[in-house]
Amino acid sequence: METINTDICIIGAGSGGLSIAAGAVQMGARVVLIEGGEMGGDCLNAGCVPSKALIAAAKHAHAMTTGAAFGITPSQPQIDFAAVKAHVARVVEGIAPVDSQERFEGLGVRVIRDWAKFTGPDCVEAGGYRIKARRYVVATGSRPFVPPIPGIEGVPYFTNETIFAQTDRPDHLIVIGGGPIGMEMAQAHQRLGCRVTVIEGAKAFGRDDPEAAAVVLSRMRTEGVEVMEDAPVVRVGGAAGAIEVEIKDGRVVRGTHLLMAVGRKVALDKLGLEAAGVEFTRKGVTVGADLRSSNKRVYAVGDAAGGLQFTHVAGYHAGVVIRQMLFGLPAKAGTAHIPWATYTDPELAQIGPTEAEARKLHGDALRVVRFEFAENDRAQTERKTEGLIKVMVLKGRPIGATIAGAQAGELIGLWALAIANKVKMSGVAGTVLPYPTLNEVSKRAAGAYFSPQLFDNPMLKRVVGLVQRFVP
Ligand SMILES: Cc1cc2nc3c(=O)[nH]c(=O)nc-3n(C[C@H](O)[C@H](O)[C@H](O)COP(=O)(O)OP(=O)(O)OC[C@H]3O[C@@H](n4cnc5c(N)ncnc54)[C@H](O)[C@@H]3O)c2cc1C
Ligand SMILES: NC(=O)c1ccc[n+]([C@@H]2O[C@H](COP(=O)([O-])OP(=O)(O)OC[C@H]3O[C@@H](n4cnc5c(N)ncnc54)[C@H](O)[C@@H]3O)[C@@H](O)[C@H]2O)c1
Repeated sequence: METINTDICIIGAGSGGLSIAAGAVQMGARVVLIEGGEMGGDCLNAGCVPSKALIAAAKHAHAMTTGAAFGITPSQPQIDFAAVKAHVARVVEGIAPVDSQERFEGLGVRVIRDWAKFTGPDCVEAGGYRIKARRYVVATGSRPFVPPIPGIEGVPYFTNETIFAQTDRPDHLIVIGGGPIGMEMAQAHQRLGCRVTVIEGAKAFGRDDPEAAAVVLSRMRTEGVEVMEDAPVVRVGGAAGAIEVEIKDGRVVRGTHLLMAVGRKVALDKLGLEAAGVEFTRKGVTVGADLRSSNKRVYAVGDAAGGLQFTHVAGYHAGVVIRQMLFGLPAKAGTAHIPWATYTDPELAQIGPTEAEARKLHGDALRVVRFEFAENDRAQTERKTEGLIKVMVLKGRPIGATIAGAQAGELIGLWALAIANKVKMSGVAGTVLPYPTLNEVSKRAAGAYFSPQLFDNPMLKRVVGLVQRFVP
């Protein structure tokens, strides 16, 4: 077996692994990148990219049915489901060259296409090679978790790995799980002409602020998505085209197709982590804030590191690891400044603690300011008035923000900048934004922080009155 000696060996060519490989090789390190599946990982092939492309198609269909308020006669869209899926595949193909083996080899990375396995604390084997590296990175991501619900083994079901290849329109899609995957897919399929029932064991959008989640839930229900909450599934039965899902309280939901969206499991099986002396749990590789494992040669990033599971987090981890591996500088990954968004319509976005979490942490020291989309002029012109922003403020600085509304995923960027750079509320309130933009909801929320001091302040009123007597 040939031995490759290298500086950095990365296992997994998804969002995290690719970012480290591109950065490290271009800064002069020797890099081996090992990928057992598709280059680009989950985000490109079965996650963010295909889901957002499907959502975009669904938005077009929805717009055709909702023009009446603008004076545009609604029309029933003719949806060619196979053509929609072809659009999704073309979008993936369009981005794929950026993540491709050819591009990375062009940058100087040695790419091995095989499933990798540690055979010792400083040795990985893949593709008939033994790779000896100064540092290793586990960037193996996660896979759909399918719990052992009685009957599941006898019933056909989709996961995020298979649903984008389905070219026939499901008549009635049952989605088990009301997290981001389930809810994004549910609304997109409803808008593309399917009947959809979501069955959620606890609360839909359970990790988000309940008031913000209610805005999105209300819209989805109005559009016709049936969302059943507090409805744990206890049994699945039936056959292709006639699926039966039984809920704990005895109700049975019948549909034609089933999507399992009940969470993820990290992809650490058969990786030989025991041989490498790398500790791990069901949640992921056990790492410190520096993303280093119990074997100091081995780092873990992205979904495999067991924290927030987002592409931008994997990219952020890449920077933290590169700083340490390439320059020997200390670096730590935090979470307080990490935003996330769910791309339903309206969108749902969060950074930092929710209102309830922040109140628990900071009690009376916390102030929460809010502003409604209905009071924003651009939201009025677009007829996108559902939603709100809430900002959690401690000693004049924002520590969290929640947005439910049109383009919430874009709007949260301002708060990500503010929180990451410790900008005060006065900095946000004093920023001049173009009118009319949705982003003015953020400025108005920041303004609301100062309104009591400015507008309900008798002392200030007296001072202004006095000054008026003397100002020429
Ligand atoms: C439907 C869906 C929608 C999503 N939408 C969003 C979104 O809109 N925004 C967002 O930020 N996040 C989204 N995510 C989450 C996002 O896709 C992940 O957080 C991200 O892909 C994690 O990147 P990663 O590098 O950790 O892992 P991955 O992208 O999963 O890459 C890991 C790679 O490692 C490979 N691998 C695994 N084991 C081995 C091994 N032993 N040897 C060699 N290779 C191996 C895998 O084949 C894979 O290619 C979504 C996820 C899903 C499922
Ligand atoms: N827009 C985005 O950024 C985006 C989109 C999709 C996914 N993701 C990432 O992928 C991760 C996984 O998403 P997900 O939606 O699969 O998982 P999730 O863990 O967020 O949600 C799964 C849901 O399934 C429910 N559930 C579990 N068992 C059940 C049962 N027996 N019956 C009924 N309901 C049950 C849970 O209560 C939970 O609400 C997300 O946390 C996120 O990190 C991100």
